[in-house]
Amino acid sequence: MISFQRVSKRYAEGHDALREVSFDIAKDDLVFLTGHSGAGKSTLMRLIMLMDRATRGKVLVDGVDLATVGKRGIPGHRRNIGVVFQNHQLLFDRPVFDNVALPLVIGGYDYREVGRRVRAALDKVGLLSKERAMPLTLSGGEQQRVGIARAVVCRPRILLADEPTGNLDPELSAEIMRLFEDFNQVGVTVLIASHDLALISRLRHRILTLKEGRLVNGGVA
Ligand SMILES: Nc1ncnc2c1ncn2[C@@H]1O[C@H](COP(=O)(O)OP(=O)(O)OP(=O)(O)O)[C@@H](O)[C@H]1O
Repeated sequence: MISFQRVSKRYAEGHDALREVSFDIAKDDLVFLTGHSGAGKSTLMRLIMLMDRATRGKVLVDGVDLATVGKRGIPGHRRNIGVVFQNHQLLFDRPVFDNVALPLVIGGYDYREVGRRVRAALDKVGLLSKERAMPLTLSGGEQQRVGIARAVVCRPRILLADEPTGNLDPELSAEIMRLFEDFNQVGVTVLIASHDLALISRLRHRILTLKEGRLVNGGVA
């Protein structure tokens, strides 16, 4: 589903954020991405989302070489990818429902379909009773689940999460990871960047480790 073939990324001022990175993630995989701060985790995810382009090498998503996707193809590409951030990036002046509905409203869905899909997504993350709540009245773990509901509301085939448990205690972090496992069970490809080695090594999924832009573990030999 996601394939990196000797991918390098050099930023304009000459810093090599990724060096010759190669790996394959299959459709039914849940994979963790780890490494020190600045190792290149966010850069790798940005390339998958086409927020940035590789300097060398090939990135393929669902068989499509992203170098062949032009500017106009980017929104269509991103519709297949749900993204979860550490700091949720919620709209704090809007209730939970509106936050989750946002991608559908932007996508031009009619209001009945929006309602149906938002409730289905909130149900999956266990927040159906909170649709009218304001984000600030929710706990950190609940806010993160709103972020996950928003990421899955368009039914993406790929879910990317950048430090999704960064602000949460161990118990809530484990709960959030279980949610990602649930989505993976129903066929969503999941890639999670995390510093939390203690947590991710317990979960027995493949771990890709970056060190100074190089993949040092979990990739292709
Ligand atoms: N837009 C940019 N322009 C120039 N350099 C960048 C840019 N984005 C990231 N970098 C650099 O590339 C390297 C990799 O950054 P990246 O954010 O991918 O690391 P990371 O592993 O996600 O780190 P963290 O865990 O701290 O988020 C860092 O040295 C960073 O300073």
